[in-house]
Amino acid sequence: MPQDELSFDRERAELRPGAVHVPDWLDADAQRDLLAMCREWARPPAGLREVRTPGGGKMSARQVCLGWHWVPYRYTKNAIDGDGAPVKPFPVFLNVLARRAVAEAYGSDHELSGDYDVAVINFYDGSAQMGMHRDQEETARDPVVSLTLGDACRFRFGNNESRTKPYDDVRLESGDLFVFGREARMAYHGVTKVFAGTSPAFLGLTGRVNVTLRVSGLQPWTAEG
Ligand SMILES: O=C(O)CCC(=O)C(=O)O
Ligand SMILES: [Fe+2]
Repeated sequence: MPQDELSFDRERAELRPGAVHVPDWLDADAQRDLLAMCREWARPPAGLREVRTPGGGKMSARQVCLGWHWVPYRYTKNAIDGDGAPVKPFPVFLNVLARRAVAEAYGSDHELSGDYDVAVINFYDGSAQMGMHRDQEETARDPVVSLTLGDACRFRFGNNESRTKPYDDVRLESGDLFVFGREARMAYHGVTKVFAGTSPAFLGLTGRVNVTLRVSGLQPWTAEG
């Protein structure tokens, strides 16, 4: 059995400079609260949708965004590939949470260029995956903060040059934090497998939810003005 399919050895790990895995960062209450909010955010308007790629494909994870709406491969103000409604606002507490996550990963002296202002939230069923890609639509280069809820997955974290080897496979479980910034900010990464049925019973979730928090570097805007 590949090592990432086993759940022991759950130590904090810096895979390479700037890429830090912190197991069990969110406790059960924090996971429940965040999941309850994800369920609200998933509702219309500008709720959960399927994402079509320019090549005519469809991402197997469904997605909802906050702050800025992501479509392959840019940010927009409205859910232009969904119901067209303005994207939901990015709540201030997610900026606080993301900053705590970065301090946890790097120490409190890490400087950010601005506030966290985008959440990309992906819902994976047991057969969903995400291909190797870079998070590169942000103009800022602050660390991406990734939180896992529900089923565990095999997260593939690669190199800055290509989608292929070398890469590390990490098992992300419910409550885990993964931060990638600094030299690892533009690394290719993806989800190669969801371990269906591994979600902790206290969450009442079938599948996996991943919340990524990002600094867009784009000008702030409001739906009203
Ligand atoms: O689901 C994950 O762990 C990764 C998600 C991701 O890479 C993204 O949303 O860009
Ligand atoms: Fe990504």
